Amino acid sequence: MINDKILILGATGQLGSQLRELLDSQAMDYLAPSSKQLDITNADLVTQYFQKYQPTIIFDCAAYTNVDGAEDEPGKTLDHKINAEGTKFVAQAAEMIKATLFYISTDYVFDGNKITAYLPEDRPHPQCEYGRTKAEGETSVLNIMSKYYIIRTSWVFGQYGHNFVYTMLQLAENHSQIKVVTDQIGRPTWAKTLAQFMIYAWRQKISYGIYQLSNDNYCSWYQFAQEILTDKKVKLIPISSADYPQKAQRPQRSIMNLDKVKATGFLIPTWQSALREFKEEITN
Ligand SMILES: NC(=O)C1=CN([C@@H]2O[C@H](COP(=O)(O)OP(=O)(O)OC[C@H]3O[C@@H](n4cnc5c(N)ncnc54)[C@H](O)[C@@H]3O)[C@@H](O)[C@H]2O)C=CC1
Repeated sequence: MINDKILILGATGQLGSQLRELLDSQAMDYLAPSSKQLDITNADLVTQYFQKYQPTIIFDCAAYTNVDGAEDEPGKTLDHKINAEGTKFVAQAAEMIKATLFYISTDYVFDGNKITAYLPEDRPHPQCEYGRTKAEGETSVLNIMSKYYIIRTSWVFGQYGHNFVYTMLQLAENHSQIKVVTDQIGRPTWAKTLAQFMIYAWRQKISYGIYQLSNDNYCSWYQFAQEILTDKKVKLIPISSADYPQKAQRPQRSIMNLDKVKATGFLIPTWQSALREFKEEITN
């Protein structure tokens, strides 16, 4: 492990930045090329880079994450190139050098119709283009890689980049009321909890396979907003998804079962305590 050579893809994104922060705090070295330096949609470039630098651990946080933008030209757009083809190129090049790959996936690979929580082995049945391209990425990793972790996550918030928590806090600055959807249920995830689990999985050498990691407990977007704005004067108005049309269909109920991660010994904080800690971090 001490001899591992770490490569982070998508290192400037919300999760990639959090991962860098954690590795920096542990004085760990890593490679972190920008998307300009290493565009994962260029198969030759990916192969050459991997051959040259020979990373042994690849944290792949690179993705096209504009869920509604992905709907514009299904199957042809940038999201397909990055999430489906790009992931395949990364997996092929990683397998050639016998590296271990961490691929981050999403609850949007599920349709959201299951009453009980989704298990890691449940069959993906995505309803939107973003979910379809991420599911294709999963399939490539499963088919190509021998040493891999697919980690599905959901509703990510963190210090770096755009997310629901920042949007709510910003809206509360100059609005007296905010409408928020009540009929979509899921699990928020602090990017720091996810980055900590990725490092834990690598260090503890847990078994390869598919994992699901979000913060514990679940809520609607409305309940999430209530907790985010608990100390603000703004009035929250509950609305249904039908009152807030979006291009991409989101799962109504995308609760993922976390037992497999818990069985590794990793302690998962509730989303409420993660949110509290996150708010303390950004206000200090
Ligand atoms: N943000 C969320 O709520 C959720 C995110 N995820 C997944 O978690 C992972 C991390 O997401 P975030 O950090 O939030 O995304 P982000 O959008 O903040 O970052 C994406 C990163 O990918 C890089 N990238 C984009 N195109 C690239 C290309 N062609 N070549 C190389 N790099 C490229 C970007 O430069 C950026 O650094 C992604 O796989 C995403 O699908 C899963 C569920 C929810």
